[in-house]
Amino acid sequence: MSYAKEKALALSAVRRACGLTSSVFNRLVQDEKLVKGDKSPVTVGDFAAQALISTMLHHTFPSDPIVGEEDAAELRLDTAESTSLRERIVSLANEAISQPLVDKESSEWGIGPGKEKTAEDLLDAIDRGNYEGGQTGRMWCIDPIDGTKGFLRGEQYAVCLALIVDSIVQVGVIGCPNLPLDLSKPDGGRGCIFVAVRGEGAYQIPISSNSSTPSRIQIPPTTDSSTLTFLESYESSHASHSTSSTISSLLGITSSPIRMDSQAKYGCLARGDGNGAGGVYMRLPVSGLGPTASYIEKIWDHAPGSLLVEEAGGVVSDARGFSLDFGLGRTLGKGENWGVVAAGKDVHNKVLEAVKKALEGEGKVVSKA
Ligand SMILES: Nc1ncnc2c1ncn2[C@@H]1O[C@H](COP(=O)(O)O)[C@@H](O)[C@H]1OP(=O)(O)O
Ligand SMILES: [Mg+2]
Ligand SMILES: [Mg+2]
Ligand SMILES: [Mg+2]
Repeated sequence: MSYAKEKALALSAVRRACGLTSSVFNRLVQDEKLVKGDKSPVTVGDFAAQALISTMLHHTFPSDPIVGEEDAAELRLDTAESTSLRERIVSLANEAISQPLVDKESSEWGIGPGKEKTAEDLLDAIDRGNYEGGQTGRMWCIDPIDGTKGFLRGEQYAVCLALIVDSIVQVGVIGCPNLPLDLSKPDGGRGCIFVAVRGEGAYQIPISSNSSTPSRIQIPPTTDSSTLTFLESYESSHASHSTSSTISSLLGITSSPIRMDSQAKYGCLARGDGNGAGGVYMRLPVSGLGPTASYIEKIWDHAPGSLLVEEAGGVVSDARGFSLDFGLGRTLGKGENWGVVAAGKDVHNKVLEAVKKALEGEGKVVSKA
């Protein structure tokens, strides 16, 4: 089935949300307007971006449930702090909603001049992200700012949106406002949107140009795992850098890993970044594995990225080789998911063998049932 309308709407929502988060950064972080004890700008950006995306989704597909990272409980409190936070969020979301329509956008999506919403409408939009998820039916998945730490550092973060149907990701869009269009030219143009629809390939579009033709992206076909470059979290508290380093050595890799925040890493893998030979996405828990893992992965952190990589010729699995299951609820499961390993289809098995060896070396037994 075609998801043309879903794709167009998702692209517009993510592009508008990227404009919103960039403006939050410029006004609140770069200008150093933060005062001690102020609510972090990322909170303002998270809530406002989820309000915007959820408003557009609900207007266009009113019966689709939404799994969103944020909820508005904190914004509904009757305190001076909540009131001020709420007012900033309402103003930011309405600014983004009421921007004039550009090419390919439709007034039927509830956006454009004069379409501002009330505070109550916007809080309800945020709370519509409370769906519990599950195996059947359609659902949207929003991570309004993925990689909050990168956002605050002025480095990589991503606005992420996916449509899941019967546990399978069908549409994925990732907006990366700070990502160079070409990673080997860090001083060149910045700001990429990645988009994939199942069966239709993976594409990159410059964020700055709504009308430019999307470029098809693909993982370079290689079977030589020693030429790959690791793509892993910037934060050593989010994913084990030491296990990654062991795996990298086992594969004979000599290049340094690329460390960056957010699902921008999936975009880099999909477009073949890393010394021309492509990359490997590695995300293994800092401690424990499976049922004893230190962190349970959320579906909004992997849904669009996994589809993007698959559509670019890659395979995404956990450390055992199992596919990620997006039908277990809001998370990938406690015990069901053993980290994430993604690579081109010609090297993924070889990478998994090294993962298994490294984890066994750490006393963690990994076998595919
Ligand atoms: N302790 C943790 N372990 C793993 N991931 C985490 C942890 N805490 C937050 N995250 C999430 O990890 C993701 C960032 O990915 P990466 O580590 O690859 O940059 C984000 O979704 C972030 O949430 P958030 O969306 O709130 O930023
Ligand atoms: Mg996230
Ligand atoms: Mg987030
Ligand atoms: Mg968060």
